[in-house]
Amino acid sequence: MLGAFIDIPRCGRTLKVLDQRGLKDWNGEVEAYNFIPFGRGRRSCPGAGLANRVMGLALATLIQCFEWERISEEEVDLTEGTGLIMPKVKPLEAMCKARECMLNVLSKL
Ligand code: HEM
Repeated sequence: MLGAFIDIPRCGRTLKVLDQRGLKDWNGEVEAYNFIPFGRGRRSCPGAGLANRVMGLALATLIQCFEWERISEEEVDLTEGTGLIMPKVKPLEAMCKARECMLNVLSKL
């Protein structure tokens, strides 16, 4: 495979691969990711397993150990910007406060 990219039409996502014979739909079995965050093939990221576990733990910690609030009454603007990593047009600003019952856990991290 020479390269791969995701074609994202308005609805649905299709993984395309570019090989010596041209561009075609990906028919492989590795469909775990829609956005190939860790690359593919022999030089793909060897830290993917670790990164996936750490990201899950980090997200779970943020949700379980903190109270989150908007900075104003205004709804959070979820408009997507352009770019490879789906940035928000307006970066998120939020307030968080450690949950008292989790201080013991947090102090041990
Ligand atoms: C969210 C976290 C991470 C992302 C999104 C990520 C993504 C990537 C990508 C896209 C590549 C290039 C793959 C390619 O060239 O096709 C790469 C390479 C690599 N990553 Fe990661 N990575 C992450 C975390 C980690 C971690 C935690 C480690 C090590 C503990 C690591 C070690 C490496 C190494 C050594 C390479 C070079 C592999 C090579 O060139 O053979 N990465 N990573």
